[in-house]
Amino acid sequence: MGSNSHLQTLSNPTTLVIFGASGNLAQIKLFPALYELLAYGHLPERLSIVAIFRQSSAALDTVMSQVEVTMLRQHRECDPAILARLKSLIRPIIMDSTNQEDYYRLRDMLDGIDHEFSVAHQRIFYLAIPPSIFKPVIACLGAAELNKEYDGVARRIFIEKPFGSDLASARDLIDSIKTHFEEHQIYRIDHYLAKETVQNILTFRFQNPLIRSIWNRDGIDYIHIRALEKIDIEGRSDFYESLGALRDLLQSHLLQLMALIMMDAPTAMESHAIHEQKNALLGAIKLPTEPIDEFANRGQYQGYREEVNNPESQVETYAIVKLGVDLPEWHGVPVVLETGKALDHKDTSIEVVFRDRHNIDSGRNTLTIHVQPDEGIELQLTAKSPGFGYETRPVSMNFSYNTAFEGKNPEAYERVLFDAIAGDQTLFSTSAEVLACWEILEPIIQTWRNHNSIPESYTKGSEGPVGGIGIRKSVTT
Ligand SMILES: NC(=O)C1=CN([C@@H]2O[C@H](COP(=O)(O)OP(=O)(O)OC[C@H]3O[C@@H](n4cnc5c(N)ncnc54)[C@H](OP(=O)(O)O)[C@@H]3O)[C@@H](O)[C@H]2O)C=CC1
Ligand SMILES: O=C1O[C@H](COP(=O)(O)O)[C@@H](O)[C@H](O)[C@H]1O
Repeated sequence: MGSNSHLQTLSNPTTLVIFGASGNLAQIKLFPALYELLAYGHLPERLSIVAIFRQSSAALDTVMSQVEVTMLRQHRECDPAILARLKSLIRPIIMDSTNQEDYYRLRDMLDGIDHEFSVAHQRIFYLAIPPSIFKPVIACLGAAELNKEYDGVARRIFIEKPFGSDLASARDLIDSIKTHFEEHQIYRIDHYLAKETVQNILTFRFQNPLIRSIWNRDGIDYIHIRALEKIDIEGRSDFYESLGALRDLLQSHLLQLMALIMMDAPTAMESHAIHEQKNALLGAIKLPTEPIDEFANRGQYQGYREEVNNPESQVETYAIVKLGVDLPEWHGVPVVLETGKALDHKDTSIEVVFRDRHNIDSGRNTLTIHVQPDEGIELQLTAKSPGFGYETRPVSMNFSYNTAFEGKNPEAYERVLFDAIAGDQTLFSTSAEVLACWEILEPIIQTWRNHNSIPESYTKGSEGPVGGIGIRKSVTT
């Protein structure tokens, strides 16, 4: 994690190949991120973006107008001149990503770009496509020798989550990628790791002596990590029907946050050392020994079945799991992971509730890392209310990114793409981490699958199913 690396301009001539350029991710995250990187001068001078479409090349115009709409909706500036510059870097190609023959056309196009600039470009293959076609796409890239690195010019493959849909399929995917790409070429994306507030977790924990001294079972009572969304599945029916909330978000993003919050200090703030400690922590996460219903719950918002046109759907749009860590420093500290769609508010945060070791029962001290929105860290303390009496009440001490730092925080996907070009694997998941995450949740996945468990229904815009609220409350008492 190089200091101020985000201020650099990358110089490697690069061709970024986006599979799934017409998809939701490309429109709402990737192209807006490229726009920002371009606007702030962080892209290499020699950059080409190859956008792969299944259908008409007119799709590029549609995507560009969608990017504009998305950015304006997010209250971000969208300068038509920069958008036009971005568009000028994009070369659309229509191909069937599962048809081998089409990859020879793609290869010719990429070679053509190298000839045009008289320099071999590093190539980044970004799979913004449904997980069901990861394997055939990777195999086709391999068969067309688009994986081969010559003269130290990089070939990298970027794979979106979810990486598999259970332990067996994740193993299978890892094995099939390994037959075509080497570990240094593989980047498994977990965009939560690239969020500024998440990157700060290790600094916050290990470079503040006060925090470091209380960050263990003696100081901490319980931890609640949540990614609550107001949005519903936004038309992503096929995608969501094949996964559900546990696999979409909890298996990846939330377990990664848990690892960062509880892992031991790395020997150095560099990729290998950080991954080593994260992996050790993930390996120590254990499910409680109680029946699964007592520590895991799932729900489905009302109207979901109509939306996905499947009256029988048992896919969850909400999931909550209580876990523990089998390490002496964390013994007895429950951790609740919770995520859901169509809830009453958006809140991605990590709440750390401190132990009242002296049983003075004067109110809780809670530290909340606000991942989004309103990025920052808040400490809840007890204070005396001003006046002649001795009443007390909870107050907050706040650190807000908006006021503490000048300039804008790079969005997660800006960081992902920046690191893609720079070739920095720190903020990506390793295969061991991915497998450890699936292994933790496998008993829940099996039970929900084998027992045909029906998700509890909840109203859109509510705080989730009653069973979930019960699990949340079980750690607070
Ligand atoms: N959307 C999001 O917020 C996030 C998504 N992701 C991940 O990104 C990936 C893509 O998600 P998302 O963009 O939402 O999905 P979409 O369904 O919106 O888009 C998928 C893209 O893949 C193309 N595609 C679909 N099926 C095929 C096929 N059989 N052969 C070739 N191309 C195909 C689509 O083309 P066409 O338009 O022609 O159908 C489209 O361009 C997933 O792995 C998802 O988990 C990760 C984080 C956030
Ligand atoms: O990975 C995913 O993340 C988004 C939420 O991302 P955020 O950065 O806005 O928190 C989620 O909506 C989507 O279902 C999931 O695939």
